[in-house]
Amino acid sequence: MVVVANPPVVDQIPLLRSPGPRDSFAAVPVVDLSRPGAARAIVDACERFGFFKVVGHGVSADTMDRAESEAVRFFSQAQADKDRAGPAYPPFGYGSKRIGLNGDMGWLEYLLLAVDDSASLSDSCAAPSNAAFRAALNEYVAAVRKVALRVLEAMAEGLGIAAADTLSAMVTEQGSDQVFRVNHYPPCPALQGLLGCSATGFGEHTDPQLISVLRSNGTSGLQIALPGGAAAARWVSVPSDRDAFFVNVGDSLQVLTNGRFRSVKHRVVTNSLKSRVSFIYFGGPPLAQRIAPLPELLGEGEESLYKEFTWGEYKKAAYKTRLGDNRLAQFEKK
Ligand SMILES: C=C1C[C@]23C[C@@]1(O)CC[C@H]2[C@@]12CC[C@H](O)[C@@](C)(C(=O)O1)[C@H]2[C@@H]3C(=O)O
Ligand SMILES: O=C(O)CCC(=O)C(=O)O
Ligand SMILES: [Fe+2]
Repeated sequence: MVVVANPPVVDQIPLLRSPGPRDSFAAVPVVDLSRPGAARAIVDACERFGFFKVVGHGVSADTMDRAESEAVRFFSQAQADKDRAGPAYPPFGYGSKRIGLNGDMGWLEYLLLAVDDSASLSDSCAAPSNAAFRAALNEYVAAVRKVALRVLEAMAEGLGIAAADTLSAMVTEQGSDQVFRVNHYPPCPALQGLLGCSATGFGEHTDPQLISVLRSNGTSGLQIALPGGAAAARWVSVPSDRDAFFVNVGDSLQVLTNGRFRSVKHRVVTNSLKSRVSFIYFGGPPLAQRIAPLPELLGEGEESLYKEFTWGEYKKAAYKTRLGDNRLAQFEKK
């Protein structure tokens, strides 16, 4: 990572080298969920990158557009009005620039929201209070969650697991820990005149859950780290596509597959020109769920690479870490 010296206005937000055309990840795996062969293609992408794009998902453009325009309306309110929907911690609501509780900063504002067992925004969180926004988000969350479940079922099929719902059941069971996030990355005016510099929108990290399903408004900025083996990881920019979803493998799925799927390191880079709005659904299991390699996936004599833990234990540990920390390291068997 190239970090340039801090300028005055964005002084707590790390600057990064602006991505150029040669950094574009043109070969992002694309999976058409409506076609035979999706299961195999998903497994292949998860093994190689922990990341892929989903088309043929069946979610209507209306559902996505309504949620997006309501989100744009929410974030265009006066700061005092948005602050009334916060703070983001504890436990959920609106936040700005501060990510997590351990000092991470990014050039963004966001809503962090809990999703309940019936796939609606949890009543325990009053934000957002606007009825039209809440209804649009509820419609979107129900739709994106179905996509996540279909993807998890296809993963199980592609992995040759007998029970098709082995993975999807973990996020549909009572008490599953589902989170929804709306991120807004405004243009960063302080970057004007700083040639070749971008600001960190959301610093590099892996997602702790099983699966994350992302959709953005078509403004680029998402980057993933390509596995580099012994060499340093190479950051590549994911060409945006407002009609598609992007799926990240999370740390928990890496463990359930004993490292066969890799949880993808990713980040968001912002510029001085265009706002990015993104929606991310994070599918996590109930707190008591044991996270350990699925027996069907262990070869003869193969042992788990990880110590035993529950999702609750992992989440508690994860929330004590900085964004860029290797959260799984403390659970790896030496
Ligand atoms: C710095 C942090 C933010 C985060 C909690 C953490 O301590 C480490 C994991 C971070 C992350 C990344 C994926 C999701 O955006 C998120 C909601 C999650 O579950 O883990 C965030 C957490 C957050 O923003 O609170
Ligand atoms: O906003 C984005 O596009 C991605 C953000 C992200 O990775 C996250 O919220 O975990
Ligand atoms: Fe993420």
